[in-house]
Amino acid sequence: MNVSSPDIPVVVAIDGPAGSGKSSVSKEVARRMGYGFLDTGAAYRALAWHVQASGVDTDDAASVVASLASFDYRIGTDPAGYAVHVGEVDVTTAIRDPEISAVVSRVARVPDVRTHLIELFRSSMAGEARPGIVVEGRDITTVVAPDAPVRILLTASPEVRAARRSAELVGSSAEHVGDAIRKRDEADSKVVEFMSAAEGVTTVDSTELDFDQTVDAVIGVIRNIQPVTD
Ligand SMILES: Nc1ncnc2c1ncn2[C@@H]1O[C@H](COP(=O)(O)OP(=O)(O)OP(=O)(O)O)[C@@H](O)[C@H]1O
Ligand SMILES: Nc1ccn([C@@H]2O[C@H](COP(=O)(O)O)[C@@H](O)[C@H]2O)c(=O)n1
Repeated sequence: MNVSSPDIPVVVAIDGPAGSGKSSVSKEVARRMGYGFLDTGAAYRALAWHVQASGVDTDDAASVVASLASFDYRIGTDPAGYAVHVGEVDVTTAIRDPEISAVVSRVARVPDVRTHLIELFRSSMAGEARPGIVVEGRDITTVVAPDAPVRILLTASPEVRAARRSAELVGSSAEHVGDAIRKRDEADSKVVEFMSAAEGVTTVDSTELDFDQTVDAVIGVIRNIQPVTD
């Protein structure tokens, strides 16, 4: 049993820069703990996809905001059944395309977009039926869920992040990927702070850790703050 109220899911908030392992580590932590998993970056990516698919310029903030009216976004919180839909289209793979990564910061910097999506995130968190939910992004520890009992900044060195990401992408050098990651972090940092831990946020640096060690480190932080009592 968890020490917090059984009716309110425990929120584990995880932020970090691009490629720091937020999605993969959070999903595995959620799976092992029997918690839900919410990837908030997927919403910004799906909106960027929707904006482009609608023929709207991602730099045109007013048109991006207008396109929220037709943004029929769905994502579940089952870590074993991760899928992202816009209307009837399964965009799970399409939103990971480097072309979307290159433009997503343009829609994410629009204040009305953030307000709209943060409402969606909070409603998903409140509706979670499992005993907890791992929510990952850039502003979860500071804006979306600043009162979460567990708040973690997941980091790794820029070189390690670039190497891990380029290993996933066929035909992309670590140098090219590193450059794209750096540009995205630079753009995103103008809107939200995620390069250093806010007060009360625990840093987990995975630079010297493999995937399982990182998952264990995150679960260790959760257990330390939310001890299992039976
Ligand atoms: N500690 C680790 N050791 C080795 N590989 C890792 C580790 N953590 C994550 N990875 C790998 O690094 C890659 C990037 O991880 P992931 O996509 O989860 O990062 P992210 O922070 O969600 O990225 P983005 O912000 O770009 O969406 C994946 O291939 C993942 O399996
Ligand atoms: N809480 C968040 C999460 C994401 N973003 C923006 O979305 C982009 C994609 O996020 P990934 O986690 O999938 O890399 C990210 O580059 C940000 O522009 C955000 O603003 N806030």
